[in-house]
Amino acid sequence: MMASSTSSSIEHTMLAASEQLQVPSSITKFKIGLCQLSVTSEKNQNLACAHNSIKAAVKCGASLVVLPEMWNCPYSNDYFAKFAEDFENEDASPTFSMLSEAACSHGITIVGGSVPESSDGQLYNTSCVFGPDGKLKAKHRKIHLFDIEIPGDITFKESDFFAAGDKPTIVDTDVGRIGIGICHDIRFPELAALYRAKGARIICYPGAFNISTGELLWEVMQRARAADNQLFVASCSPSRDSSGSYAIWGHSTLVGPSGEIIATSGHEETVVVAEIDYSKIELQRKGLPLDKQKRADIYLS
Ligand SMILES: O=C(O)CCC(=O)C(=O)O
Repeated sequence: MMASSTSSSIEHTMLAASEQLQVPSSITKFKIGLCQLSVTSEKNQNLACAHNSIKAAVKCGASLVVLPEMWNCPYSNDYFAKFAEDFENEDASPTFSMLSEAACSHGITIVGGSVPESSDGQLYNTSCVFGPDGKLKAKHRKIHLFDIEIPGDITFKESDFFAAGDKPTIVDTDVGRIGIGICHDIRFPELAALYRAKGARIICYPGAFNISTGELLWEVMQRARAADNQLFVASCSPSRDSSGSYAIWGHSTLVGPSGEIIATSGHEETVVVAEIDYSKIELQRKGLPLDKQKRADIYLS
């Protein structure tokens, strides 16, 4: 299984050079807002809180806003099915309507974190991306579900509730080409390499790492994905709720193309706003041309 997914991502990576030349890069600098939201068991309250937080990010100048993984619903099996919405039926989806309306009224791009989606009798952990006209631009279903069993530490089986997505998601937006991954998707460097090969300048990872693996790895993996691929990585998490069954790490972060942390947070509810300057990508890639230095002949054949 692993071998075949690795070899297909290598094929994609080999396409890189020609595809990157076609990437439009009209915008060079803008602000991103990461809304680290407090999530409750009241969906309407979560929607209102997200909307307020988007407004706060816009007030600070953000033209791209990212929400957390599972922001309209507690991260618990008791809620996923009850809170799930069918995005094909937009009018019956309050989450879809709020995000679309917020994107349109503020004229921004929104990477709408993730929420439970119901479709054809299955549940997915899904992120929707909206453009400044309020239209849905892309939908990413979490590809790598978080199944973990470390005795005495953490046991969680996301595949008991959700079906996995089967496609990478790269979307052209007003603020450039974005690759989307959800939380555990960040552990798979092949996905990030594929996004770079296809010309992404930012990878957005809505996530809800737990305190157990989060403290050890959340920052490390964001910095690694950014440095390996010489692009921006933006993550957004819910804030920690000490009374909830799943203790969330938080720490929504923006990392730049040399692996540097540009902005980050603690675990409390907050909005992180920071500048993305795409010229840093060109500078880094020119000074350290990893794509040219890569010895594909040795390890990719
Ligand atoms: O990969 C990890 O350690 C955490 C992933 C996770 O929390 C998730 O995918 O929801």
